[in-house]
Amino acid sequence: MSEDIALGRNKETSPQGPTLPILQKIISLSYQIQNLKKEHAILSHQVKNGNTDSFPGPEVLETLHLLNNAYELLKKKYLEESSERRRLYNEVIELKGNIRVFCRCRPLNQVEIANGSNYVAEFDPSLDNELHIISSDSSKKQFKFDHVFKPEDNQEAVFAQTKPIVTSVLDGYNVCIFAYGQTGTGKTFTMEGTPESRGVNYRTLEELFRISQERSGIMRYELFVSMLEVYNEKIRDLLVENSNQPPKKLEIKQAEGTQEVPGLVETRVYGTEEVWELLKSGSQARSVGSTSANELSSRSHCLLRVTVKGQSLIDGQKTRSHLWLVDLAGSERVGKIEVEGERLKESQFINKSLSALGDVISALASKTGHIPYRNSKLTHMLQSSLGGDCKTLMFVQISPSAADLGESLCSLNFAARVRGIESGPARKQADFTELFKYKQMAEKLQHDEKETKKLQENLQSLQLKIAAREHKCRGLQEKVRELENQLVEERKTRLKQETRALAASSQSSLPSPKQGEKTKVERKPPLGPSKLRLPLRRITNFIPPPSPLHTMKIKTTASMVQSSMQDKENIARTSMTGRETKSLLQPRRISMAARPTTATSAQVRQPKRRVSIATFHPEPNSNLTTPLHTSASRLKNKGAVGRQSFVKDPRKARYSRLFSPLPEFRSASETTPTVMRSSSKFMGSPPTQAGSWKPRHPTVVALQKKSLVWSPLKSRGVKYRKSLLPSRPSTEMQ
Ligand SMILES: Nc1ncnc2c1ncn2[C@@H]1O[C@H](COP(=O)(O)OP(=O)(O)OP(=O)(O)O)[C@@H](O)[C@H]1O
Repeated sequence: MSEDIALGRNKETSPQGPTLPILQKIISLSYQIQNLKKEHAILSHQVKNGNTDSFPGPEVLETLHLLNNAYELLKKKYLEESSERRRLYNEVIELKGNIRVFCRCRPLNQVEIANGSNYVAEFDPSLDNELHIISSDSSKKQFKFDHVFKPEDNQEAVFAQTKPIVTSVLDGYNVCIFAYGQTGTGKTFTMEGTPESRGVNYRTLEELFRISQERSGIMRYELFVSMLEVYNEKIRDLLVENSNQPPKKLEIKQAEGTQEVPGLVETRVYGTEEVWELLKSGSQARSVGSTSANELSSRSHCLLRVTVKGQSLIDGQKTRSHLWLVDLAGSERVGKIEVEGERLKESQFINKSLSALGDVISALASKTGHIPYRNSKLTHMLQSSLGGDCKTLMFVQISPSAADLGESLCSLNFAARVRGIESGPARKQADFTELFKYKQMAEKLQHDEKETKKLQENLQSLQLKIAAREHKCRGLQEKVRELENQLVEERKTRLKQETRALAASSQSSLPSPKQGEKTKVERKPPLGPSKLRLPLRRITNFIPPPSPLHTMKIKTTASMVQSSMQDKENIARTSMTGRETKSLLQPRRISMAARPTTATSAQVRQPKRRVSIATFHPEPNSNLTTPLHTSASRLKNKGAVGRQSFVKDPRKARYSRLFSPLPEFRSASETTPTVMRSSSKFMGSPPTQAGSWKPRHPTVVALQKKSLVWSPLKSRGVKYRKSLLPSRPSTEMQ
């Protein structure tokens, strides 16, 4: 029953021809749902009345319960169907194209009929989407559009084809409909119409009210209307109540993803009658003038904006979309309509903005990156509703008269270009105030994420740097330790060799040389070639326990080295206090150059000798074992006081002394605690393997090749010092 009614009604509303089967199904379903709702309302009413008459029995209650369940089920199904309908509906529009072009040819007017003008437009009754234009040479040019309206087609027929697009605004899509064409071809007639045959503007609002009423169960809509004109590149509000006041200067501003005109009157409309009054007052305020082509020619572009705010009552989703209904000024060429003065100026502005519209359409057609929307107020205003993700409908208006052939061809060619634009699918417009809020939140989140990422990257790079430095540090520490070990071992070896050489020389020098014999200065035997030197060994930073062997060796070594130092040692000893003596008992490392000279100058002068003695100074609160550190720590230590009595510079932890290995001095120095301690340091060293060791470390090899030996204890000053002293006067002391 309801389906038949639905189809019957559909036929009524679609007299233009066959409707798509899918649309028919959608419409039929909508009517079915409507009928069911009505039935439900009647039943509910009956039940309510029954309630007031008498208390309902259990059967009535049961029926009520069942009815309620059925209602809920129906409501659910309706919502599903409604959403499916919207989806299918939009799909149909998209399949037809988001930019659509309708051509409308007006009938010959009285003047043209009187003049006996010929028809240049030909229509095929079986085809509603093409027309032929007969040129002056009788050749025909074919034009195809989405729909072609013949002169006899009325306003209803036009709106029936327009309706599917305009109603998209209720689904949240931006829509723009504009009428383009030569002056006097019926642009205003199509858009505004007359009280007898109303145009697209009024019919659109009427339809919007009808649908919003129909959807009132699931959607709540609010409709607002603004009306403005662009006259000589100035925006003028057509809905300002007191037109005696000087017009406000209106400018286009980019706000929340769309173009807004702050200060523009936006009137909320509730019904069709109100709308009609509004449209009438707006069009009366419009700038019109008389031209040779049209007595009441529109000298401006008239833009009617319908803003639709929608909110779903089911899920609360909000939409805010615009529908622009634009009646453009005439596109005629200036020369043709014989204008001058103010009219000429108007025409120039009109042509300029229409040319800008053409550029925008060309750019959209050629899909260039930059679309010159801002070249005119008209295109700037329509930016968010032209091309891209919007639905656009263009009416190209033509005159059938042979006198307007040139202008008609111009308009048709322009329209054909517009039709060539392939735009992407239309996008639903959310309410931008909500969207803007979310956008800001998303931007903040993005910014925070970026900052966090940056910080993480910084942290990572710092960690990498630290790791690299630690690695480098470890390598350097290793190198330093290795070099120290090598140096210590080398010194040990040299000390042994020198001790041996001193012992040998002292034995050989026992028979004293004859008086007056020329003193021979024996040169210190050179160290063996670097390859034959003893291997360097690791140094330990602990004092080895005293052993009988140590004591014996200490005594031997000390007795030898101390004998030549007697004179200086005496001075040192006398200056030592009890505290200093205590500090001297602490392990020390010293270097000494020994000259085996006798007390008298008559004796044979022994070659100058140098002895390096490493001493150990325990650091109470440190685990570090490098000599550098030990040395540095020693500086801080109070024990440094004892050292001051030995050397001029208390910071130096290495001493070079000249001494005589002669036996007469040995006994006196044998018990010098410093020497004993110092020597004991070496007594714990493992046996060396002379001759079998070859240094591998490049630094050691390089140092061995030179006559210089690097001392780590001097490394603080980064200076190298010769370890082998040249022959100098015996009093020299470092
Ligand atoms: N399809 C039509 N059927 C009947 N009359 C029409 C039709 N189209 C236009 N007319 C009439 O032609 C005349 C000029 O139309 P209209 O003013 O709408 O042209 P226009 O293109 O808006 O001109 P302008 O650009 O100068 O404003 C009007 O009197 C209008 O009633």
